[in-house]
Amino acid sequence: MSLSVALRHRFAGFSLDVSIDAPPGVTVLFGHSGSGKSTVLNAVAGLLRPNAGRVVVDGTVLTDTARRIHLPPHRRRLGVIFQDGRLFPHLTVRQNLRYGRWFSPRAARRTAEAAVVEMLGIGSLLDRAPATLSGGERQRVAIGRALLAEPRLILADEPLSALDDDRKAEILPYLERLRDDWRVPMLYVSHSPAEVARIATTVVMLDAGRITRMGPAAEVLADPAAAGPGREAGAVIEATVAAHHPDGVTELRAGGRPLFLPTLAAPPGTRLRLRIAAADVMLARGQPQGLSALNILPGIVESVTDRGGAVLVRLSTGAGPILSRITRRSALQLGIAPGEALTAIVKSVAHDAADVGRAPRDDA
Ligand SMILES: Nc1ncnc2c1ncn2[C@@H]1O[C@H](COP(=O)(O)OP(=O)(O)OP(=O)(O)O)[C@@H](O)[C@H]1O
Repeated sequence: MSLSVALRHRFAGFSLDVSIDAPPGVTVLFGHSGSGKSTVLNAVAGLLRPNAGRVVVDGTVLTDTARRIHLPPHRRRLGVIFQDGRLFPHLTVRQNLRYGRWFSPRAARRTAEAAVVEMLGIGSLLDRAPATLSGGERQRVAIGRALLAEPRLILADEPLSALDDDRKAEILPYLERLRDDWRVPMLYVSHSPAEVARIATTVVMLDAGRITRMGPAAEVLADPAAAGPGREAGAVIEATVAAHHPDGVTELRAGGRPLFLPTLAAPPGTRLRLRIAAADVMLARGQPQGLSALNILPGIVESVTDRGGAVLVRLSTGAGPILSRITRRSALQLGIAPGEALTAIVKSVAHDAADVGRAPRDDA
């Protein structure tokens, strides 16, 4: 396990008791406001000394209350990306990038600044002051600064929440590259299901200081019991780009089934992770005819779960599990029950660019 966090801590009116063992990749802490996400992050950062606990990153013990070990924050070799970038205003972009290095041991300095600058496309910004940068540019510099600190682990505290949707879509690929190409482990706080679907290797759901569900992203996101009552539930499936058609459609394959999307920039063979929002999936008996929707997946109903006035149906399909959110009335009219064969009609695979991402590497 690359990240192991066991913590017990009590504030007046709040107690935290969590134990997380996560494989390499991005571990997302997901939960409502006040569920304890920042408290976990602060304890891992060394900013909070827990009542009891142990934090181990890649075999290095950062905190172990039983052995009275508590490394100070600057000796933990963590990279930090905050919501608002938090660049030093009086330093240029270049100086901000180099700042992280001051805390990394000389022997660990393998990451070439030029490669980071190139990856993030910030070469033309190096002499600028942070105040002159856009929000997206600031976050790219913050990612570079974190990466150049040669961190054992990057802590990302809602790094996209201050950005609009277009900027989010711009930054997400860089976070994927940290995960897949640079292979830096990350502990990532979010309360956006779409972001979790895109970036998480492991999802840890927190509620009132306790873990309610933890596991590989695809499993947790397709679990109706873990989905909130809102309209944001959605499963993720993995697909491979098969072909680009001249009529502006990209064909994907997911578990042998074709899926069609508006043209994507990714070359054939690219493995993608797609989020399919439950609210975008209709259900039908038999093979529907004369539909404008291009994406039709036959499946078997696995479960039917009541969720805040609507029903979440989990369907097992060749492409993986899919969630469909329908009204209770439609569920009754269709007489949906586990074991039945139904067809999922995916109205739209990707509403916005943020719903299509790179698939994490298998060995991540
Ligand atoms: N230093 C503190 N002293 C007392 N209570 C605290 C302290 N820090 C956090 N808490 C309480 O602990 C609980 C968990 O807070 P935490 O900030 O970890 O939640 P969160 O999930 O990060 O929320 P958000 O999404 O709003 O940032 C809250 O009830 C908060 O008021």
